[in-house]
Amino acid sequence: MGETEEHHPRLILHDFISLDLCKELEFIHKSCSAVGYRPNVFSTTLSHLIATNSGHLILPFVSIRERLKEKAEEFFGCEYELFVEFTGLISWTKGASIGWHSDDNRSYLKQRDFAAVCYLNSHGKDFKGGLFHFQDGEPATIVPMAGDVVMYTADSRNIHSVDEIADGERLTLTLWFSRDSSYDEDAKLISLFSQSLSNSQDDDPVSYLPFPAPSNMYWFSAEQAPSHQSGFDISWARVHILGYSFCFSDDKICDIKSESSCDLSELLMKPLWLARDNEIFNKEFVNSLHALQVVQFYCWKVSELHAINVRAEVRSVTQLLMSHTGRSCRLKSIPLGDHELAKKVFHFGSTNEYTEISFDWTDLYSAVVGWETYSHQLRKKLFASLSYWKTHQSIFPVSSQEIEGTTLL
Ligand SMILES: O=C(O)CCC(=O)C(=O)O
Ligand SMILES: [Fe+2]
Repeated sequence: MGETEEHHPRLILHDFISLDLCKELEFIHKSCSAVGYRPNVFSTTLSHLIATNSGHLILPFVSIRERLKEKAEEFFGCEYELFVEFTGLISWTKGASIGWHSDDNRSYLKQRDFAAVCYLNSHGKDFKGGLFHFQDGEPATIVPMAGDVVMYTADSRNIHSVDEIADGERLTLTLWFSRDSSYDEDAKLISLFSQSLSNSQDDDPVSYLPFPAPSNMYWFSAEQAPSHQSGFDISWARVHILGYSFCFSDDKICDIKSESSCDLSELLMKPLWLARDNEIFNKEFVNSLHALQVVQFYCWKVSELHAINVRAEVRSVTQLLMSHTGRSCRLKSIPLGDHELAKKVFHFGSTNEYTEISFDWTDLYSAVVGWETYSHQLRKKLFASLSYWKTHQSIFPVSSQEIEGTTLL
């Protein structure tokens, strides 16, 4: 071992995660995250995915979690198996930063032995600021680049900090590992699955529709106080900066007694429609998270949407829009928060790849179809994998041959 490895055990891995996986995890975060534990931070934990009926979205994490755990065991020379204590997607927007600290610096964090921070997007391209620094030893600074990973011991040999984000949204997949099996995240997740899926069946066609968590978990406020007037609902803000608005039917709006932020957020649990420039897309979404997942799927898959052959079903664009008479007159677009604040938080510079994407109603229809197929396939795979996970009390990749075998039995 060299000087740094001995005194400051740490490892940098370049291109450890494929760019395709980075994009898929970005899709999951932008369509499922809740407000995080500190100002200007958003997080998507695996238990949050299960609690919002999106547990199938943990499948894209399974192999990378396993690879990272094996790498940590090998590099840090662990004699015994490690357990994943926490897995989450964490994004930081303008103003977020963290000063010098070690990751086990609280009494309730002592079980954390090793950390793995995986960068899912890149400094300069997706955000400004946000450089990572170690207080001592080499490397002193890490410039986050999509696909790279930094691993380090969670103790005081690796005191580190992250510079304030100046613009954009910096996204990581962050894991902590523990030697203590009582902190095993897998057992907790498997038990959550058992509670939440006990009544569902994998052949139910709508079993993958998301259910929002309590609305205060999606309410962003400048001061991070849920009741504060200046703020926004993050699912509304994320579709809003991409040029969409949410429309609700008149009777639902009348049910809302006052326009206070909390009451408005209740609307997001209700059926809604997506609109752009006075045109309303003729599809009812069950709630805001459902619409948000489809919109984010569009952003993720934009270059492949033409290949989803919906042209035969869709004879004209007007068929995809609501007619200006009848029902659409009873739909109203309502802003669910402070437009300026939403722009300040989620907009990167003047342009980025998402605000630049071209828009087409037929592609949005393809995104609805593509998202349903993607969700349905993951849901089927989840049900097949769960029986293995329950037996072993561990979450691991189950091969398609094993899954095929199960269905044949
Ligand atoms: O995101 C990073 O680069 C590190 C974040 C960090 O230090 C932490 O969450 O404890
Ligand atoms: Fe840290």
